[in-house]
Amino acid sequence: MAGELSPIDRAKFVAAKRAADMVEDGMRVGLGTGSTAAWLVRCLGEMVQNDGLRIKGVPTSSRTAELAREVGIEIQTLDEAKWLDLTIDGADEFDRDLNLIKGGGGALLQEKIVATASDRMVVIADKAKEVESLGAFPLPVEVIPFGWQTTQALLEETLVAMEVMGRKTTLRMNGDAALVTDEGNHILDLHLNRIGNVRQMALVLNQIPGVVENGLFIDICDTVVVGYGDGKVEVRDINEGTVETDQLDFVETENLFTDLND
Ligand SMILES: O=C(CO)[C@H](O)[C@H](O)COP(=O)(O)O
Repeated sequence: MAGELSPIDRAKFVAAKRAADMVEDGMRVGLGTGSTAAWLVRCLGEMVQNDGLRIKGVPTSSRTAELAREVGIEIQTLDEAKWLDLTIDGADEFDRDLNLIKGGGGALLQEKIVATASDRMVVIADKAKEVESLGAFPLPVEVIPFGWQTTQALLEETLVAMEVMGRKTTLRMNGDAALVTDEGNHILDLHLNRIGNVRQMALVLNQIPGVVENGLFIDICDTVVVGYGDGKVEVRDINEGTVETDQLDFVETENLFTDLND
């Protein structure tokens, strides 16, 4: 079975596995969206089933809610939980200040609300997501469907005024139709190449009528667990830098991965 696990899957999995160990009995946990977060949900499900872990999970998308139910995690809405101990989620890019681009999976709005309502946000990511400067990954912006083309034109004008390198924006599609998020909105992807002043960009984008939220997570993430293809994990903390480097047992990890994958 060992040959079936690609380095990128192993990197995502070991990051998720290490972050799952940060979850304590009785916690209210925000559950992220995406392929890395799906591994986290499976790991937590295994801990609930086999180790008696009791948690309440607040999913950040309908996809995650479905998976959480499937693996036996008790779920709550954010309004039921009100405040969370911890949110664990993936990211599309992270920089040295642990600022992020998120929304590649189309769930940025709920992800940002849930992460902001948590004592701590932990991001799980493979090493390839680490960048010097945010922006090579297209920045997702969630917009309401009403007048979305006008919102797109305003966004493009704003990018010209801000003198960013890339100014192309594209409507995210789902097959032949515009993608519709869990909140009934569309997503415009901004192909910026490099963002520069990420704080300013995050604030300015949200001033445009029709924009609901953007995928820049600034000063929200506390910790990133970085997974490597050889099973190594690094835990980086916003205040203390790299606080841990560990090598997850290869065979044990591989076995658990294939068990969870069944
Ligand atoms: O922001 C997200 C979803 O909206 C995801 O966390 C992000 O796209 C990373 O996904 P993956 O773990 O599949 O690489």
